[in-house]
Amino acid sequence: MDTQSPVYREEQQRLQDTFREIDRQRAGIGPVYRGQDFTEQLLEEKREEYRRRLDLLGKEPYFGRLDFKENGKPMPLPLYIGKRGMDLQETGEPYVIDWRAPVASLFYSFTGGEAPVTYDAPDGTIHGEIYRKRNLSIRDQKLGRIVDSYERGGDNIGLNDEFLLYKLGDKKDNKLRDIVSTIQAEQDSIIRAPRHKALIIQGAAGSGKTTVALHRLAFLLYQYQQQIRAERMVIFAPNTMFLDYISGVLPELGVGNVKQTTFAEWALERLSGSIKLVKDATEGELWFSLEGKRPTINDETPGRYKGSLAFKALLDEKLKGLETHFLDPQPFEPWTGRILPAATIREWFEVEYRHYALAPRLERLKARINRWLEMQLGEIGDPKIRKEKSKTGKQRFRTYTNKLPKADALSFYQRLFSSDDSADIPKSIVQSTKTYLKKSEVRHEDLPALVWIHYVLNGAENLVFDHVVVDEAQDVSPLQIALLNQFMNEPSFTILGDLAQGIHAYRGVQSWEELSDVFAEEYRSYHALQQSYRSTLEIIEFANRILPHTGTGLPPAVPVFRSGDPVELAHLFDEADRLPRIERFIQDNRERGMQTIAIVCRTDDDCARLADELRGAGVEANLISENQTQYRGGITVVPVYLAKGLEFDAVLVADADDRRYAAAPQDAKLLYVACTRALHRLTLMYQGRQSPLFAES
Ligand SMILES: Nc1ncnc2c1ncn2[C@@H]1O[C@H](COP(=O)(O)OP(=O)(O)OP(=O)(O)O)[C@@H](O)[C@H]1O
Repeated sequence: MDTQSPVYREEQQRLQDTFREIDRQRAGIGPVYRGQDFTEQLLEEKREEYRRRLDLLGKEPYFGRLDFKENGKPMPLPLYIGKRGMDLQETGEPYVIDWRAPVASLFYSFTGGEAPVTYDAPDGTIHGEIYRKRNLSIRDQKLGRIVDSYERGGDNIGLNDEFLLYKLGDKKDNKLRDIVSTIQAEQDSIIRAPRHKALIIQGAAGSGKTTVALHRLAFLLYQYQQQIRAERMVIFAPNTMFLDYISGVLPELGVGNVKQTTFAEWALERLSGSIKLVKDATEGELWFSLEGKRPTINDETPGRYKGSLAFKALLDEKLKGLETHFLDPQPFEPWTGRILPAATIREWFEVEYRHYALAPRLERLKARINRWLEMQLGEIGDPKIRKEKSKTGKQRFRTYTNKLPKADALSFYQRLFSSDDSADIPKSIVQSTKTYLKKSEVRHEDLPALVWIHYVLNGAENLVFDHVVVDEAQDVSPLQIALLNQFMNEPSFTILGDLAQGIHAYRGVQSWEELSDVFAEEYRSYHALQQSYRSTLEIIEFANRILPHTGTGLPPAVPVFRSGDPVELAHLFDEADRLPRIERFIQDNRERGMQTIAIVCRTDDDCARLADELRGAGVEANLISENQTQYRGGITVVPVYLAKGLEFDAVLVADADDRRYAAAPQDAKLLYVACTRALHRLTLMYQGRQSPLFAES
């Protein structure tokens, strides 16, 4: 924009005034307090938070302006909207409005036209009209682009698009970013949805699911300041590398202390270190390898069965039975002639301690028997005899308590798979599970059940979530969600996923309906996000060709009108051309300014080989493997199943042939994930016959 134009000059002036106000307020806070006075220390914490808010404002005070005329007021007022709010020090009037404030919702929900608009304020509904919607970009404290997407009475073609496209055209580094300046209306309605619901969101690849969930957390913390605490919110994501990738968004939004974890990590914390989790060596081989026939997924697939609500019902039934027949006590005889009758032991256990869950009840019982023993010893006057009886009594106490049934999750689970109880479980699952449980090993697929059992045996922990986000939820089982729901007073969930990317369908859900029995109807709401923001029009249209092969019946993703290069198909006739072709792809994209470039292979082995070859040719690439905790950006070689959730400026799908991506739903999901990782450029390379999954119909 012309820096001499009146609009630019007006905004420049406003920006300078804002910086002056920020400086004034910062100066008013005074120096950091380093003394010992407790009250001053508490006040200093508040001041520090204020300083941090001003620092954030100082970087980019606002990104939008909305001229809004409230009914009954003489003229429209410009509202400047930023990541954090600020009132004028002198008058207390709002000077920058927090994007989460009720009035700011107009900025996002407004889709043009002169019709009256409303928003819900704490004191009731406010009515008015919008006169202008303006996006402003401020970088390094300088005013950049100014885009008016709406002006009352103007011709207003393509509301929002220009600024959004400008943002989407950016190259990406190794971290996901906030989108406060360009949140779209459909995303905004999810972000601002009331808290006591389980929102289940089916969103196309690149529709902003992860981003929206993170913004929703920031919104909930703002909106329900008195009821929700960041430390009681948790995000579940598929792996630590993904957590690292998203770790920048919440701090950018001024949110700290939200727990970010994987389900396995959280489950192991609950089971307090008593469990030996072994990686299922066959999982990768079975589900992602190329050898043999692709396995089919059904209700007897171990992960599907063990994550089902049917399995939960079986566990509940057995756990209930366990309680009724748990203890058949023998009398306790610490030494000959002194007997604690079985009836008393039963009475303690079944009547006195009945309010406790089984495990603490058992502990209480043991302590009670021990106290009884101490009392008996106390009645013996002769110290020599007392010592003697004490020795025998304690010995017999240990033997007695060791014989009591165990009330820990693993023992229960082992019994379930080894006794007649297992008759209700599919035979093939009993066989395989029994074998490793005998060695006291467990697999990922057993964790939800084990935590569930632990929960029932031990009673609720003093741990309650205020809100739970489950990302990539298509790979999460109904039992997992039901379990997390136990840690809440009322359901408050954001559950997001894409069935078309369900590459772990052997342990996840195949339809969102599977979650219907977890939440009562009034507590769940279903949302679909179809617009995809990540990739160019060409890439989305190409990926949409793969979609029908996933067998999910999902509608095609809708692109934003951002056109780029055509998707390239590179047919190689000679293996010797492969490496030079990949090197050329990297070189070419670097020259075009792409910052993150990924070569996506089908398997771990394919990746390892390629990374070696590239190294041999002098190209250093980051090879991503399963235990990776960080995503570094730059040039990456990544197996497709680990690329899920990430994005790259340019993607090369190596070996897109008919063997690696055959005509099977699992393969289609993998290829769909691979292609939808690309923002700006996508190439598929193959030797022999190309995969049938992207043939034009
Ligand atoms: N309203 C928006 N404005 C600007 N960028 C957006 C918007 N919504 C999403 N994006 C961008 O689109 C990309 C995809 O977002 P995100 O990773 O959150 O999507 P997703 O639905 O979780 O994707 P996937 O399922 O493919 O992993 C990100 O680069 C994000 O910044």
